[in-house]
Amino acid sequence: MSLNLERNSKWMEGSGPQADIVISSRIRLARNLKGMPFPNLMNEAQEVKVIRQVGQAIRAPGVFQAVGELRLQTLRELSPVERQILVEKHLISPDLAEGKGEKAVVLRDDEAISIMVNEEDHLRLQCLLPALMLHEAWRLADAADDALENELDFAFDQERGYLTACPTNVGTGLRASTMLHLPALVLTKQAGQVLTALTKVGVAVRGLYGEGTEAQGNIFQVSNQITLGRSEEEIINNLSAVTVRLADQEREARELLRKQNRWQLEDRVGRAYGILTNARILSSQEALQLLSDVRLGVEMKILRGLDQRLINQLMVRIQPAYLQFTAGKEMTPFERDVRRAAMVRELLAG
Ligand SMILES: Nc1ncnc2c1ncn2[C@@H]1O[C@H](COP(=O)(O)OP(=O)(O)OP(=O)(O)O)[C@@H](O)[C@H]1O
Repeated sequence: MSLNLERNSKWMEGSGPQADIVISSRIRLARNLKGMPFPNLMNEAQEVKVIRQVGQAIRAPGVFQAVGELRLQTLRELSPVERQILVEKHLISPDLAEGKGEKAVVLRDDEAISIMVNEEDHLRLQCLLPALMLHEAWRLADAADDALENELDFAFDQERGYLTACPTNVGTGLRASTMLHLPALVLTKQAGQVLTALTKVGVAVRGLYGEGTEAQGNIFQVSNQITLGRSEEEIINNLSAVTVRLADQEREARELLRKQNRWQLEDRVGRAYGILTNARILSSQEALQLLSDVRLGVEMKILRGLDQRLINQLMVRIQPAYLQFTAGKEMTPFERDVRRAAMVRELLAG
């Protein structure tokens, strides 16, 4: 398969419901093959067998009819930088990229569907769309899942539902998640309280790259904790409602800032834009924070002539692996900081 790592993923489009706050929506289904140990207990031959079976299944005509062409790429054939780009584009988890053993990823051309093979479960089927489109992502995931289930024998128990490596995923095996930009809640110091309250009602709050990662650039991922005892529709409706409520709270905080701290707000946005368009050295941490301020300016119509699509693209392009890949060589952190600044200047000017 020829991977086009520089392609923009579907989720980066920056348009759709609640796109002023919700960056992307993800549905993932955990599935395992019957009669095969879970990935943490598999030997190499079994890992290869799972990859081969998935590779065959995605070529079935029924799968093509349901969701279009899917292609499989083994991670062994990718360099560490190429794997890392898949993480930076949110197509695979850091665990899959760094994990030992035989692993693979299946991608659709627009990268709205990706399947991690031999991560925590044999298959982690993910659909990633822009803005708040959990229902659309679910329809796509469901179609892919049904078509694959015609080709593969998934481990399923009448009472418990889909069987998964970690008991927290048993049942539907479904995690619905949204990635939100919440700078005003952070600036007004409400984020901690608002997000902690969510964890008490079964919503997990995670950082930019999922489990175990930190929120950077005021971006948070929220997802359902519970997968058992509720239907897929219930889980998705609940997470959609939580996301809309969070987006409303963020909008209220933005309006408060506009009313009470208008000049400070406009100054912050203007300074961020000024630095991004003039800096000669930029760390990824600083770039993400400044991009958050610029994004806020765009979303609040303080800055005109820029759009969220470009900011989403920049968020990926400033990452270390992506920078090195486009430079065609390995770089020291300082070289990356210089290249990052040049790339940001060029894209914002364009
Ligand atoms: N709404 C989203 N938009 C973009 N990327 C997302 C979104 N939700 C999750 N991701 C990405 O998916 C990957 C996995 O995330 P995470 O670890 O939270 O989920 P998971 O693997 O389904 O969870 P778990 O292993 O706990 O069951 C990460 O790279 C993360 O950035």
